[in-house]
Amino acid sequence: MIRTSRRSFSSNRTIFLSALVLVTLTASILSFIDSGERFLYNSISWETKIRSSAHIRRPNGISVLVTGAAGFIGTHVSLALKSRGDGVLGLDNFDNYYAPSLKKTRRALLDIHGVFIVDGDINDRRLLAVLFDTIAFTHVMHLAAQVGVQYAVENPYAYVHSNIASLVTLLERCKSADPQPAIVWASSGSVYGVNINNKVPFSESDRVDRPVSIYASTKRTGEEITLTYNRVYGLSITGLRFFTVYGPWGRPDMAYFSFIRNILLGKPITVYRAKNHTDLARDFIYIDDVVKGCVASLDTSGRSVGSGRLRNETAPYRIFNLGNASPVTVPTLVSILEENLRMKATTNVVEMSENGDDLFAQANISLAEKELGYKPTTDLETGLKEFVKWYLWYYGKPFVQNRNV
Ligand SMILES: O=C(O)[C@H]1O[C@H](OP(=O)(O)OP(=O)(O)OC[C@H]2O[C@@H](n3ccc(=O)[nH]c3=O)[C@H](O)[C@@H]2O)[C@H](O)[C@@H](O)[C@@H]1O
Repeated sequence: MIRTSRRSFSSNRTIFLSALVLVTLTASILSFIDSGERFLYNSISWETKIRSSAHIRRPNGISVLVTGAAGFIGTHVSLALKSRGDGVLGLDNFDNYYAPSLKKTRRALLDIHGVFIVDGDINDRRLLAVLFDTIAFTHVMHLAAQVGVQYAVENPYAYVHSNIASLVTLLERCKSADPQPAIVWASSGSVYGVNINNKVPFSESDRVDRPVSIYASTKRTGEEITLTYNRVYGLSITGLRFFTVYGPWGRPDMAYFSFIRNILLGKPITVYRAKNHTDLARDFIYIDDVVKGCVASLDTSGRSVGSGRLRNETAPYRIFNLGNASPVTVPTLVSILEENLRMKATTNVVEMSENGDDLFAQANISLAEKELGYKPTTDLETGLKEFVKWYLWYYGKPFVQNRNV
């Protein structure tokens, strides 16, 4: 009897343990399927990686969470911070708006320099909680966004998800973090929209209530949302209105990038023109100049001060234009590319439809000069030369026709 009951106890125990193992395994597999790399969260090796990446290696250094770190500007800013000894942790969802392979190569580049990118979405609140519980970030450089003015016509929902919902999720986490980080984030020069102020260049104090694209309106909304978090929760906020940023490791969806690809392939390019036959112009700004503006924004951000009734400080709320203050027309951009490639473009000039694109942009950068010491030094000829060199190195001219960019 005794033997039997022992045997039945031990077999019950075996069944219980097997069930437990099965449940645990199923949960792990489900969480793996649900969130890709995220099954590793909280593993010792994952935690070691994020701690090492965010580790500050210079006196008075800062520890920065860079969202969109596998993006164009995110990659360059992360490298700049890391090389001066700051702690940097990247976060990116590697979406497929443009070739994820380019983002993965940028990730490999950052990896070599000791910057780890967590593969995850900012809307994943559990993930943000783990990151902020593990690292006491002093700053957040929020560059993750759904970009592209034209794509907003096709898929406006992506802009609401990435530029509004994600922003709120991130600010909520920053609000309750201890310490509260200071936030520097990517707004856009496109918020100026229709030139209702009837003046150029565009200044931060100009009216910005006539956006002409969903992209621009989500960025403008971001400025309102961050202002609310600044006033109510004491977060230090700096919004950067980037103009048309270009350079090595750039974005394949942008005009200069798609133009070079088509010129090399012998395919025609489309050059938009306004209805009154004037050329469109942009305030093209080279990536190295923009990076200096980003880093200076972090260095001068001041502190977040919290929302307690007793607080006697107010947190800074700043907005800066980061452009070049010297607009160039799209046909001039094309001729600089032609000179660099020693090839002629086949150009289709198309009258622009009412598709929500701005006709002209020029940044007034005097505020950034004064407050950030921002001083762009690269003109479009010099910057495009660097870009063309990089492009030919990365894609290789002879093989370009076979590469999916
Ligand atoms: O200001 C900004 O915030 C935005 O700057 C750029 O937008 P955009 O200046 O329109 O840059 P491109 O898409 O590279 O276009 C540059 C110019 O070339 C023109 N273009 C574009 C594409 C094309 O095939 N042909 C053409 O003439 C556009 O109308 C525009 O005048 C980026 O693409 C946006 O993501 C960014 O945030």
